[in-house]
Amino acid sequence: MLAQNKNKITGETSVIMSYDGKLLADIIKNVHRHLRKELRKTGDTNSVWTNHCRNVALLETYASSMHQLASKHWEQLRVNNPATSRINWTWSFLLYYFFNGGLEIQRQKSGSNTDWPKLMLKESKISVLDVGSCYNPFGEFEELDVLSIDLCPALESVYQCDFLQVAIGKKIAIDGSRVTCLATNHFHCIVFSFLLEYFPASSQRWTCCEKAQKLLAEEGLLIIITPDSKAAHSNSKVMKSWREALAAIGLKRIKYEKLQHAHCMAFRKISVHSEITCEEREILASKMYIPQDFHCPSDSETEDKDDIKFSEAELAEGFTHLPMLTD
Ligand SMILES: C[S@@+](CC[C@H](N)C(=O)[O-])C[C@H]1O[C@@H](n2cnc3c(N)ncnc32)[C@H](O)[C@@H]1O
Repeated sequence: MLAQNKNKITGETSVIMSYDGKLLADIIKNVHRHLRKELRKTGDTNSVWTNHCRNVALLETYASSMHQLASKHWEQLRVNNPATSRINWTWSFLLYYFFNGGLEIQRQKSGSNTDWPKLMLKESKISVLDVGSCYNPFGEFEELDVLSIDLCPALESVYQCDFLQVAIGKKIAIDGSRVTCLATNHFHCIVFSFLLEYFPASSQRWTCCEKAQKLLAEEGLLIIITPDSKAAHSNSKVMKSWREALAAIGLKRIKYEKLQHAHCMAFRKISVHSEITCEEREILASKMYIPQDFHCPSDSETEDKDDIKFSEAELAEGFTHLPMLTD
């Protein structure tokens, strides 16, 4: 499946992805590309998204490709090198924050006299909403009580739900395999792992963040993981822009770490923010940009030609050379 290739000079091991792996990665890349192209063509975010959601065959192919890529090509590498894993990073930060003093440190740091309500953990589990879960990667952790949702789940343990469209109310509502309503101020943690880059428009990324803010319990965490194989500073403007936007709705960034192939961030819900105006919303939404928003279509067409080789770590958390932050 994976061919190892050791560089004689640097000693670094790289892996040449099998034809099978390359095909799976291409399927994922092409879906993202297609969405961006459609948006450029029409400029109509809603109709592009509606058409996309109707294309069930495409969504199912994406789901199964993503699942296979993760379980066949990345899993063994995550086990070999846990430090590169976005999944492990999220899990260990949640344990630190909720069980090992992180939350108390943040309360002290906030320096205010606010009497923060104590987060009550249900049966000592952290309630997590994993948005865009695909194959339920957090389901394995016993400390987490995970509700996994996806536009098109790859596994039965993941509920079908379009996070952009789902209603928000007082109680979670589930209809068979679909989540139809999510509850405000409910979750200790919401995870967007490799989710935001899927959307072709920054307004959609912003809608997700605003929804997360409403669904989180006070002092809860929004975890955002975004792929990037470059050095931390190379996309620091993007990360700063996201930080500023989220701070404006009471989501304060308390942790940032650059893993080899991803930016990992934790935002703490510090307040129930007041409503924002339409103008403010537009400005804040534009801050949720990603570099691909500004690429012209021809950039991504040339991208494929040189993406056959992957380093082992790249495959482990594998969106390097996929068109997320790199095309
Ligand atoms: C790149 S995969 C990431 C999977 C997983 N979170 C991970 O870290 O490996 C992005 C996932 O987001 C899902 N997704 C995209 N838009 C969504 C939406 N509006 N609501 C729920 N899930 C969505 C896709 O179906 C896809 O499974």
